[in-house]
Amino acid sequence: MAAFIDRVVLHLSGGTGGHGCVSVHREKFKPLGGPDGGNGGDGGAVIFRVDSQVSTLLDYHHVPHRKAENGEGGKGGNRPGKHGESLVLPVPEGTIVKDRAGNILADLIGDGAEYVAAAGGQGGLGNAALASKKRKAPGFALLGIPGDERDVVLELKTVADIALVGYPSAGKSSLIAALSAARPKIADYPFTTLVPNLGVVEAGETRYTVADVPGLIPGASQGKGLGHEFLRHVERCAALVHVLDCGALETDRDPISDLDVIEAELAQYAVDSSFAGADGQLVPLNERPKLIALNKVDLPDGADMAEFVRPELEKRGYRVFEISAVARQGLRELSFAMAELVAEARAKIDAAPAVVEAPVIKPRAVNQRAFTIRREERNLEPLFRIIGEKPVRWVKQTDFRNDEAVGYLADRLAKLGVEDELFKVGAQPGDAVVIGDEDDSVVFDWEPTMSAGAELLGSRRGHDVRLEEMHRPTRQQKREEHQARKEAKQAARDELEAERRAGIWTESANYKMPAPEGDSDKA
Ligand SMILES: Nc1nc2c(ncn2[C@@H]2O[C@H](COP(=O)(O)OP(=O)(O)OP(=O)(O)O)[C@@H](O)[C@H]2O)c(=O)[nH]1
Ligand SMILES: [Mg+2]
Repeated sequence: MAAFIDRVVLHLSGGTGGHGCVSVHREKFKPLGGPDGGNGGDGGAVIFRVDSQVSTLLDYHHVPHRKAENGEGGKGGNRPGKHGESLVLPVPEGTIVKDRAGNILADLIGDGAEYVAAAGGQGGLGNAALASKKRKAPGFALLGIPGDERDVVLELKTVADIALVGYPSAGKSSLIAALSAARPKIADYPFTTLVPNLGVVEAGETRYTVADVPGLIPGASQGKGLGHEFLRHVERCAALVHVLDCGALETDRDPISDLDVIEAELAQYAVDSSFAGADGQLVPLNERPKLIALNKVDLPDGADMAEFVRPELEKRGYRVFEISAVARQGLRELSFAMAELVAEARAKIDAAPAVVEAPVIKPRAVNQRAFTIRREERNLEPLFRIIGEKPVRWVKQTDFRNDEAVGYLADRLAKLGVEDELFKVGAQPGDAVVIGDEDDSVVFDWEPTMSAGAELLGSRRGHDVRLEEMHRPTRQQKREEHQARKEAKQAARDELEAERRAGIWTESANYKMPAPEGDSDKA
């Protein structure tokens, strides 16, 4: 019994990260106060969260595109941009999240269970954060990167094949007790049942589940009685059996008017929750397959009443069964008719042959290897494709209109060992190098001096001309500069070592330092 009663395809996007800011501190008498551009805020994530107040995926049929808030850009004066709010999408218990290929990403069980379906993009660093001894006043900042774009499929399992619906005390709990091994509470006062009871019934070859739900009264669709509670449970059952009380003592009640009341509530609920269900297979409540059980025919008045109303009900197109839950009359015929109803309903809701295993939440793989290089061919020319989480992210963070930013990218790639690895796999100067797997990936004409890209770009980066001394550097200054370079290198080495220790790196080839003094700061 893994038939899905509702299915919707959603298009999700995490918020884009805010751009880092380029700014230089200004103050009277202190014209060169240093970089003070703040970092951009991270984009918000799109998160599914189980909410016991929610029972359907209807909202998602209405609005299938969902995007979390973007991060704000950084500002001057070292003010960071605000992070984008995450978008929390409430889903019913038992929602299964799949990718388009049908792989299960998460099986959401338990109130409050969460799954991050689309992560937000990282905010870009501002120029203050990018400053270092070697790059005192960066004239660039990193761009915020777009959040994950992801299509997911949400599927909602049925709670039972058939729901027993009817007025309080009509005998729904008595019936499920008579049909199955379920032993619900039975009593002669209304609203005995407060939470649904489930039972498994076997009729010949067919096995199906039945839900005994709380009683329904007029106004339930507006929330009267246990109204919405009741309808929420029915919503997740594929077919219905009306249990009509033929022994009701109230003078204003009879099986036909009871049926009218309940049908009206079901129809009203269907209207209130109508949707454009092109994608989903959710059948409105009042259109689900159903049949009628006239209960309590063991009572003399009950048998008379059943006989009296049967023709009218049949005229309306229902299959009608006279039963007694207490005296166990007519149960066999009813259970076989219910099996046929289940077969009909299962066909209607497109019984997906999905077998759902234990709850799984699959986190995405983190960066097992810094990068790999793939040799390909394009127009008979060799092309080297660099695949790796970091290089791809770094490209997205780069403002290609800014030479300094491009130089910074080249430095980062060299530091990661991309340069060395390209040599190893036989790349020649002038070969095309592509970073990333997408069609719109950036293509470089590779120059082995890429790590010293500043020369190619014609300017020394990391250098604010306003800070430049007018005279030639003294020996003392040269010594200081040399010391600063040494420190910067050591810092970079430490950073790499720390990352390697943290287990982010596995390939020993990939954390080689760039060639000594191949450094961009070398004038
Ligand atoms: N005589 C007779 N009494 C029945 C029959 N079925 C149920 N009853 C009685 O009707 C009363 C209500 O039965 P329940 O099974 O609790 O009714 P329900 O529809 O589950 O009621 P709620 O949970 O309050 O909605 C109990 O006193 C039962 O013993 C029947 O076939 N014949
Ligand atoms: Mg009951």
